[in-house]
Amino acid sequence: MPALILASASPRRRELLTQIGVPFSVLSVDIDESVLPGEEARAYVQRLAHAKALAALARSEDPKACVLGADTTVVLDGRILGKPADRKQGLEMLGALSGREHRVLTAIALADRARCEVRLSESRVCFRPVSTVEAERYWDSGEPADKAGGYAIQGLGAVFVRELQGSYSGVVGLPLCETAQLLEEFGMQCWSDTR
Ligand SMILES: Cc1cn([C@H]2C[C@H](O)[C@@H](COP(=O)(O)OP(=O)(O)OP(=O)(O)O)O2)c(=O)[nH]c1=O
Repeated sequence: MPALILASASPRRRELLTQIGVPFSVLSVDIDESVLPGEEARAYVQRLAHAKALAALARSEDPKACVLGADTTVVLDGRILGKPADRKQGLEMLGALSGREHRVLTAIALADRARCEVRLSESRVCFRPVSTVEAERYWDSGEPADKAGGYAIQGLGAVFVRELQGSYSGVVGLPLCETAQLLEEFGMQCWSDTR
């Protein structure tokens, strides 16, 4: 079986990949996450997942390495909401998401020396109205700062989520159904080593 490397600094992604019982190591990479002029959200997350996987593959010395990269973004009215830069932006994001439906896109890319395959998971999340006071209290919890769209469905932010259509693990940062399928395509089986 090829050695799987997760190209991510995200503890959420580590936990999710651990959940499906595949052995892996971690090699985080720092890439430029700027949106290109006129770039559409789906193209953006797929490009970044691809870039993360290839950057880690280039750093790995294992010729048989298989690298998994992922990127998550929140999309509201076609607008890409990444991680909030500061409190002001975090509160603006929550205000914009309040009482409305948005999309969460997570792209995954799996690459070895011969090929790179990308998959996209798209979910719809509906927020109940969030008051300014609640948004401020939520920001002060520290949770939103490093999350796309400024919230975490797996944390305190769950109280805002009225409805989810799609992949819960995808919203958290790593869509496990698509990930497992892609791993199988590359000859890796989930939970094969856990019995
Ligand atoms: C919407 C949402 C996002 N997020 C997180 C997932 C991602 O970690 C983060 C989006 O940022 P990303 O740039 O996708 O990932 P990252 O910088 O955290 O990690 P790396 O690039 O090293 O893999 O937002 C949640 O944890 N919960 C949520 O509900």
